[in-house]
Amino acid sequence: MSKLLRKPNRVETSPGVNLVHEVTSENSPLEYVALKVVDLAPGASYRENLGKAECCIVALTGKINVTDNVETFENIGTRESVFEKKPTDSVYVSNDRTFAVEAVTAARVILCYSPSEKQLPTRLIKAEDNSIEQRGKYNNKRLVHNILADSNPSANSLLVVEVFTESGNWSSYPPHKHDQDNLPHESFLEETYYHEMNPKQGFVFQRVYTDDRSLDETMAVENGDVVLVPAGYHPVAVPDGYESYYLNIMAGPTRIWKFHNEPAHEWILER
Ligand SMILES: O=C[C@H](O)[C@@H](O)[C@H](O)CC(=O)O
Repeated sequence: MSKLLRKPNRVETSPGVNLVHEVTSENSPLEYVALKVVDLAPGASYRENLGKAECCIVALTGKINVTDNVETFENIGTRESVFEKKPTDSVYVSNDRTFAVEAVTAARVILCYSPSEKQLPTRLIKAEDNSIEQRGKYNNKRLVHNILADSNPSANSLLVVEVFTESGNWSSYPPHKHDQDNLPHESFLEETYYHEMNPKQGFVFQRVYTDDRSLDETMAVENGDVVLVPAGYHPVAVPDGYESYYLNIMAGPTRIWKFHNEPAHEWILER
């Protein structure tokens, strides 16, 4: 199995708190992006003290209360399934702060981390503040919810976006990359994909590859899997009959999303 593909590994870390994924610089090739996917039973709480990292707490499903012991946001979250395709609520917590997430209902959250030195205010990122895009045409149409885009100054290095791709379509396509710290032409952003499928037994194909093919991994990605993108192009293909969801976390030395399309496939955009 590719080293870039992470299967869910559910571990109960405290009563009602199950850690499903944990990606860190210690267990991955990533230095900027880290994540946790956590399932919370009603009434269960997850607490964390942040060092020099910022965190975007995304209420993937269910309702949660979030506090940093100064601000408290109650009953956040908008959906029971990501495939309701409506934006959800998130909370941004900056470096050197403590936060707690308490489940009001059964909930799944993704904790998105990246480096942060300059402490910023804790913020609720309301569902209605997500900017929504219908991106692509022909068979590369997808729906994009920008949760924490580079145009939102709330964070120091973190970018968070979720993408819905219908049956028979491609996304992150034509293939693009952002693995060179070469602005204004391209930014260097590591990336992770947290995937869900509808129906759940589905899979997508995702390829992660570099121009010189020193990295070239093609994976069958299933419901709940995480894919790491340390570098390279990273297109996703969705089989007929299934819907794909993924949430992307990106971070690097500069908080700008400036990608570079693979020249061989850029003609796709000219149709
Ligand atoms: O670089 C960003 C990620 O690859 C996705 O968010 C991608 O841009 C989504 C898409 O355009 O299909």
